[in-house]
Amino acid sequence: MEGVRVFPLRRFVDDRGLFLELYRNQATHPGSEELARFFSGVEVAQLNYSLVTVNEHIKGLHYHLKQADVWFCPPPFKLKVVLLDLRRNSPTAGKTQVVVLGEGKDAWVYIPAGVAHGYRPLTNPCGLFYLVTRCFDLNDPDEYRIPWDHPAVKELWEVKNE
Ligand SMILES: Cc1cn([C@H]2C[C@H](O)[C@@H](COP(=O)(O)OP(=O)(O)O[C@H]3O[C@@H](C)C(=O)[C@@H](O)[C@H]3O)O2)c(=O)[nH]c1=O
Repeated sequence: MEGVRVFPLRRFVDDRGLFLELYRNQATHPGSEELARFFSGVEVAQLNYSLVTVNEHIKGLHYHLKQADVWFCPPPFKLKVVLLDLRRNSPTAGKTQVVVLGEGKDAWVYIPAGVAHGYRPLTNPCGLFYLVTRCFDLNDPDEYRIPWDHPAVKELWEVKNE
């Protein structure tokens, strides 16, 4: 989808567990450039954490007109992201995209303004760590919602039994 960027993170695994670099404002050594480049030009206005602790809950769809969201699902949580392009002048207007994040897929997803987003937790509990490029203002919330079962996305939440 136009403007959506999925950035795979490098996982360091050893006998104690794992380590991930999540954010860099500059590159220092070979191999660190890509993470710095991913965040280049992304204004980190606010860092957020959301946890879903119930079964069979879908969060979203939400969209913003001013801010971008950048999402990360910390392992061992896992979730399924569904995106719908609401931007009228986008080359991918009306198109959808599905990304599974979390355990097994350590990645950031950059979601531009105008792209509706939601997720289905695939674990319980299920955490989402994310940043936004504009501070939430209770008096001027840049928050809009469309139903999770909108016809364009209704079928995409399903976990197939194949
Ligand atoms: C988003 C936000 C909410 N709040 C407050 C308002 C409200 O009382 C309470 C819960 O807010 P919400 O119901 O909007 O929370 P939530 O449903 O988790 O909303 C968030 O969901 C994720 C998936 C997104 O896409 C975000 O952009 C945001 O819309 O937290 C803040 O104080 N600061 C914030 O930045």
